[in-house]
Amino acid sequence: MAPKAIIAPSILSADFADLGADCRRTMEQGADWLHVDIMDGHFVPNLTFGPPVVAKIRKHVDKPSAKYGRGTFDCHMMIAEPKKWVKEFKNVGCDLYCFHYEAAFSSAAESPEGKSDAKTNPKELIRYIHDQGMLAGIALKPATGVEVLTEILESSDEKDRPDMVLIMTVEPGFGGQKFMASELPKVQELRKKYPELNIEVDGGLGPGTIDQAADAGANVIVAGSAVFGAKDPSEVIALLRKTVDQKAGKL
Ligand SMILES: O=C(CO)[C@H](O)[C@H](O)COP(=O)(O)O
Ligand SMILES: [Fe+2]
Repeated sequence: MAPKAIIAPSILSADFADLGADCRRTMEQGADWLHVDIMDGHFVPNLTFGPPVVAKIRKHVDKPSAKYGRGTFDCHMMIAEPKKWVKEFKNVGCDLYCFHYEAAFSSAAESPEGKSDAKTNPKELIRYIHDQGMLAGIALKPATGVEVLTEILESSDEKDRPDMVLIMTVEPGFGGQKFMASELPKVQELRKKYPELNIEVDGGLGPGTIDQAADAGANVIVAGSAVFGAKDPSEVIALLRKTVDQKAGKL
């Protein structure tokens, strides 16, 4: 059976001039995690913010007291050199470091320990993230099929296995885009093969699209514009949670 619903508002749609207050408020409104979108202007054609901002907002949200607990900072790293930033993000309070498979395979990142292989191995990167004491997530853009993850997800050593897979339901880079239902078969396939896996969906999620995502088996729901733009964000968060838990037979 799928793990319980985790609702992670994306602070991409928060008021960046009042970020601390917006993060506090969304937690009070019932969020489980904060989804923190990091964009570098290379991997995606947009820029957000880096470690100093994460350090500041961390002070507004209590650290989770358990694995996957409330207050988890779910950092979605839309960056070309994911290995390079692991330690920095750990130091500012990131709990879950979710990198893109496509970046891990194309980057010639230089790690603090020295130059990595020209092509960083996603499995090694997962182990490295775990060694720093964070949960590891791996994200797929719409063009990437889930079959690339089979070896990683079935690795015999749990240090090499991700704690979460993120299936993008928009092209990464911007909030407020239209949900791509074409990505849901990936979620279905993963849920069928890995009943316990945390499967996150990100992009265009809200009251109008949650049924499809929950039916497919997603349990970690990112929603930016649908939560921060709502008249009553608590109501939207509660609806997203109820839909996921109901479809998974948990209510
Ligand atoms: O990663 C992202 C964009 O690349 C965001 O997390 C995502 O788009 C959330 O925004 P919305 O819910 O408004 O689509
Ligand atoms: Fe995101």
